[in-house]
Amino acid sequence: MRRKLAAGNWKMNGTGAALGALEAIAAAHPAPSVDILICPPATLLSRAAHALADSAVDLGGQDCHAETSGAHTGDISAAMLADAGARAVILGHSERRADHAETDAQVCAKTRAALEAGLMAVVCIGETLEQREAGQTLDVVCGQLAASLPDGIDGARVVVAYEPVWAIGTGKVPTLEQIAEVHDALRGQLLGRFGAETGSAIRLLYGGSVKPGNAAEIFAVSNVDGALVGGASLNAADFSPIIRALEQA
Ligand SMILES: O=C[C@H](O)COP(=O)(O)O
Repeated sequence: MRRKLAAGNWKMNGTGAALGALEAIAAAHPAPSVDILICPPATLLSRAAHALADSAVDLGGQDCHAETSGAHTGDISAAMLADAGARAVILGHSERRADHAETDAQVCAKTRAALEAGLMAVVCIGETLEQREAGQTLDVVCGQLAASLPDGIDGARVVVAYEPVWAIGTGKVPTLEQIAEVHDALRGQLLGRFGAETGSAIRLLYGGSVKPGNAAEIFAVSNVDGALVGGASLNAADFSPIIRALEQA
């Protein structure tokens, strides 16, 4: 049985003053029945880990380098994230694929590095609006999934986040049928490639304009094991109701 996961991606938001929001989220959920993961900027990880040491909230990074160390100015290795207190890392987010031209092969290498460092990998995939309108959604996301995940993975430490690019930060959300179509296809592909045990252990998150007002209906969709939340994860007033909706799903 997959444990549900409410994950927050703070993107490039938050300085030390934002630690209060993290503490408020943790305080509101002392014993959650779902997993809670928040991925603040890397600059906050150590302080956040200290502040949330006794809480049920796990911390994650938003990217890592595929190498363990070396001459890669500005980059952060998976082991460094773990050392700073991260338990997970988001990889292949569409903003990194767009802003840094990250390819599926690079995401795959990063995923391998994250798993080797003991982190949980949250691997993001999703189609653009043009691809959806051209009827290419399943081809695109299944292709990204195939090329972004390495072989031989531990399904319990891999999460896949389906995030339609056109739904991120826009207030637009696919229909529940569209979400179900993609998630069912992803589950089928995971089962086919990795077998029943691993393929059914990998959690599938939906991401893209998840808010308190739409979370419950999204969490009722087949093969949706939680959400990767951007803007609404930045404060307890928005993220707590989403966590509670997931607990009740
Ligand atoms: O990683 C999170 C997603 O990009 C969703 O962001 P959003 O909830 O602000 O639309």
